[in-house]
Amino acid sequence: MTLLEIKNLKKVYTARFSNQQTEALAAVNFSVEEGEFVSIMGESGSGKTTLLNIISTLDDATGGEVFLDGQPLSRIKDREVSAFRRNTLGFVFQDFNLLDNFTIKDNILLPLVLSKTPVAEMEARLTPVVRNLGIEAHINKFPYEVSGGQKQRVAVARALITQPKIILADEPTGALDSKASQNLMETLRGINETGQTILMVTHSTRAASYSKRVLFIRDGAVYHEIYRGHDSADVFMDRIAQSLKVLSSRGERDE
Ligand SMILES: Nc1ncnc2c1ncn2[C@@H]1O[C@H](COP(=O)(O)OP(=O)(O)OP(=O)(O)O)[C@@H](O)[C@H]1O
Repeated sequence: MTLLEIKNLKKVYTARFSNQQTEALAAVNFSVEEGEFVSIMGESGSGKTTLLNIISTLDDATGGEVFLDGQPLSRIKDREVSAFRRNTLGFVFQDFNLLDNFTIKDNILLPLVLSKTPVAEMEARLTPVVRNLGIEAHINKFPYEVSGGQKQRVAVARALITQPKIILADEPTGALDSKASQNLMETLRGINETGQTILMVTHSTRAASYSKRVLFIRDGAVYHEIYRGHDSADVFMDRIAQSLKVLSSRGERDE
């Protein structure tokens, strides 16, 4: 079943003072099926963050539409948008976005507190999530008392706790060393294997190789896509690197 559908999405930024226009998204079209793990790659300035911001309802499109579960996001009323974002989407950012003055437990539970979830329900949801992510022993610590890799697991726990329809991850391994990145990507793959849909923007070929499909964006449009299929991680990584080479050489596709 199609979970996310992006139709002819267009975004033009107009500079505040000069009125100069930048076309960040020309016409983006793709869809994500329930249970997929999709990566988006592309050169700097190709429109990846813009795309993620519009899917996240943090920014408005200039044209086109994003449908989540068949519902057009542009029709969500302003007063309902925060609750929609909190209850339906899970976010993982490069720089973790944890609150330093909150314990790890309180960081993870924050979306549920904002949704006024009963305490017993919060506790019931917390236990399996922190156990699966291997951060059970740290929940009473503060973010500055744990490693970068553990912080990102906390961020993943916070994203999962609302049981979102989709997890949107923007460069989740960007601030991690290679060992922590690998651990995180194995975790995300495990989460995806339980049925969780994930859409991730990344510059890392290795990180992208954990997903099942990679979309390549160029000049504000989807230029190419490849599926992992039955490839090993190494073979898929080679194919991703090859596609990126073609993308940056501005040459013709070889598949
Ligand atoms: N608020 C803004 N106002 C004007 N132009 C913008 C704004 N945000 C982004 N742009 C422009 O839109 C284009 C796409 O930017 P975007 O940040 O989406 O790219 P990206 O693929 O995420 O890049 P990176 O990989 O460097 O993060 C770029 O030309 C950028 O300069």
